[in-house]
Amino acid sequence: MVLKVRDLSVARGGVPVLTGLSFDVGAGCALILRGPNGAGKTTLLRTMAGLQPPLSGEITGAEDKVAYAAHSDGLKSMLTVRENLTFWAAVFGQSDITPAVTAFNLVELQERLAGTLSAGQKRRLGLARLLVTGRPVWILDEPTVSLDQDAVRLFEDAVAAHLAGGGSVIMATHIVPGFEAEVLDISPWRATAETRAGASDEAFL
Ligand SMILES: Nc1ncnc2c1ncn2[C@@H]1O[C@H](COP(=O)(O)OP(=O)(O)OP(=O)(O)O)[C@@H](O)[C@H]1O
Repeated sequence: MVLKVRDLSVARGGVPVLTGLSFDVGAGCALILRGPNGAGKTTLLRTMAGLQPPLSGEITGAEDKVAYAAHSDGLKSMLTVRENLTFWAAVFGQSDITPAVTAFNLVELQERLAGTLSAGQKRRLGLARLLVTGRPVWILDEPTVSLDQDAVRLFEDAVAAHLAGGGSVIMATHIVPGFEAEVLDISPWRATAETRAGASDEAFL
């Protein structure tokens, strides 16, 4: 399985952010996106996850294969940790949440309402959700934000296991990860237009 991005241009609020970007990510491979704040990493990841259409260009190999974890954890705050994972497992046609609970050290938090978790605990739950999707391509936006050192290690172990199983990971991060990864600095593909004047394509900011 190879994820291919060809001559891709992406926009936020109708304003081009990146233009003409091409790269591949193979099975068992991780790609780290780098670039300064506002360079377009989130926009690129959202486009690859199918949350917004590209301006132009092509993404192949992502169809029905992507699990996305972003800044907003998208957790159901009135469901427990166990119920959240069970819900997401069912959405993706899976049933066993135990590996996800164990991998992110959520055993003792299983019956807690997600809304009552700390920021780092919420992030662990959001990342555990990746494991119950059964999807091979993980697209991750700053996955280690709010995680303590132990939790970062749990995350790195989960990624290493995912890669060893033939999965792929594309992630934006400002840290140096503890697993092997290619690095792509997207700065050279930044669009020049800076005329956004308050434009946005978000329904809720
Ligand atoms: N909802 C939005 N509507 C309009 N413009 C946006 C929106 N979100 C981000 N932008 C703008 O789009 C550009 C790319 O933002 P993006 O979030 O993709 O960058 P990033 O590389 O992920 O940044 P960071 O490292 O700060 O997370 C920036 O100029 C940003 O201000």
